[in-house]
Parts: sequence; C-alpha cells; structure tokens
Amino acid sequence: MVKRRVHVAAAAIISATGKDVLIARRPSNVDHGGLWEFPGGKLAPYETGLGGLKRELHEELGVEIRRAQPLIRIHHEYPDKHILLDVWQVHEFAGEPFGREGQAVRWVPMGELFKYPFPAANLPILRAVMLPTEYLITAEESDDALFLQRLERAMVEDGIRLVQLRAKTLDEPSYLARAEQALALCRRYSARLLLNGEPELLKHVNADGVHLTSDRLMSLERRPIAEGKWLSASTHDDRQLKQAGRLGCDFVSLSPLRTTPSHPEVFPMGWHDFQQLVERAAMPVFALGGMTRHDANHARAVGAQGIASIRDFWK
Ligand SMILES: Nc1nc2c([nH]c(=O)n2[C@@H]2O[C@H](COP(=O)(O)OP(=O)(O)OP(=O)(O)O)[C@@H](O)[C@H]2O)c(=O)[nH]1
Ligand SMILES: [Mg+2]
Repeated sequence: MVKRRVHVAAAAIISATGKDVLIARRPSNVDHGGLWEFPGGKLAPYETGLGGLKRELHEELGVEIRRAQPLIRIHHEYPDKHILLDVWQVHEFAGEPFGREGQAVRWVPMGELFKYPFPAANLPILRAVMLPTEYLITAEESDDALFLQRLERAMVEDGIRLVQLRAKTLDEPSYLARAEQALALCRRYSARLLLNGEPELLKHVNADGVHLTSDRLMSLERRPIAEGKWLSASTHDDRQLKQAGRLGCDFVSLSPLRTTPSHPEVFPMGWHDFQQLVERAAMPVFALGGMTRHDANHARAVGAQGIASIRDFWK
C-alpha cells in the first residue's frame, strides 16, 4: 500500500505571560476524535507552512498571527498515512481565540500538557514547547563558589533555564556535592538541571534528568530512567540520533556544527548536514559546537530547538 503523505501546519500559541499554551479538542467524528491537538490543519498544495497556518488559525480560532517562529517538524507514520507536522510557535496574535467550529479550546500551563491525551505524533511537540531555546553546558571549574557565581550570572543575565552539569575533572563525591548546590540554585530560578553521567546519579541527587555521552547512549538497550525525568544525549550522526529515538530521549545535542577550540581535530558538519539530520530526528535537537546566542534564530530556521553552548554563557 502506498501511504498518503499529509503535510499539516499546527501552532503552539503562547499566552502573553509566556506560561500557557492554547490547545483544542478534536471533534469526536474526525480522525483522532476526542484527543487534544495544536490548532491547525492540512496544507493545500500551493501553500507554505506559515501561509497555511495563518488560514487555519483564522478558520478554526478567529485569530490573526502577528509573530511566529518555527518550533519543530515531525515526520510520523500512522497506519494509513505519513504525516509531516510543521509546528510553529506563535508569540503574538490579534483577536480572542474561540472554537469557531464548535471545538473546545483551552489555555493550559506548559507543565500540565502531559496530562492531556494527544495523537501519537505529538510527543516531541510537547517536549519542544516545554524546552527553552538555549541549553547551557557548564564549564570545568575547580572552585565551587566561582562555579555557582557563574551559573547564577547565566540565569540572571542570560535568562538560562536549562543546565547540564558537565564536570569531567571532579570525582564522584565532589560531583554530587556540586550537583546538590547547583540544583538548589536552579530551583530558585525555575531552571532545570540535568546531570552529565550515569543514570544512577539521579538516585543521589534529585535533579530533573540525565545527559548521556554518545558512547553511553549506544551501549543502552532501553530508557534508563523514568518518564517523569528528562533524558538527553550527545549525538554526532544519524545512527546515534536513531538510537536516541529508540531509547525515547526527550531531546539531544547534535555536534559539532563548527570547529571549536575544545575539539580542534573533529570535522564540523556545517548547517546543511545539520539540517538534513535534524529533519529526520524524533525529538528536539540543540545545535552544539561553536554556537552563540546569535546563532539561535538560524538554528531554529533549520529545524533545531535552539543552541547549546559552554563558552557563550560562561563568563
Ligand atoms: N491540527 C493538528 N493535527 C494533528 C496534530 N497531531 C496530529 O497527529 N494531527 C493529525 O494531522 C491531521 C490534521 O488534520 P486536520 O483534521 O486538523 O485537518 P484540517 O483542519 O485541514 O481539517 P479537514 O481536513 O477536516 O478540513 C489529522 O490526521 C490529525 O489527526 C495536531 O497537534 N494538530
Ligand atoms: Mg484542523
């Protein structure tokens, strides 16, 4: 059977406070009826993603998009069709959204999205909505006080809300002690903290998740931590991205985009190859390797969640 290919544009509409997202319930008589969704619909052959989305949001909700940014593109195989979900984050709109087709419409705090039943293709979208555009990877720092001072600066001045504690030069007791302190600081700023290392570290420090090295990623047969915690991993190629998909990683970094002083011997992939890899990834992907905040918009334009960096946030 040759499957139908359907291109759908959908919107994660963000409230003015930045805290809530608008979802709608699909009528019971259609495909995936009764499930919740991000408003949108099928594109006509002549439409672009954003063009079609503007029409759909007008038809379904009575709103006009003022400012939108690509969020994530998902390819998903349903039994009867191949679907491309082209999802945009809408930051500004005109009009008061209501269910013009009689559908229920609701503003939901981002952290509560997981409580609603969505179609199977939507899981990566939920993750993307909850994740920020910037992922801070901490630098090696021998002094705990200086470490905490730099981490706090990044949260206060750069607005960092997602942190990976990478400290390869510390032994385990020192790492765990630093992790406790970093976690307390992250909690004050509502930032999430992932531990870089073995999944078992979570038994000692109740952080938000774990980041796996690519070697560790490839050695695992199943997701090593519960669904309630975030699982991320370092990836460098298609094979590792596929493995991340199999394990159910919530997001990954993909590197090296550019050459960096830390890995001068590694050949960089550049934006073209990066875009091709991201297009087939099953989860949000952060671009890593010589990235700065100035690259974030471009990273989003080629399908990434945003950028990950050590140096740009560590001052
Ligand atoms: N709009 C939307 N569709 C989704 C989402 N997730 C998902 O799997 N889909 C699927 O993508 C397809 C979109 O179709 P749709 O019913 O919204 O299309 P439409 O607004 O153009 O309606 P129509 O074809 O009935 O006129 C459906 O098969 C739907 O189940 C989502 O979050 N939002
Ligand atoms: Mg629709």
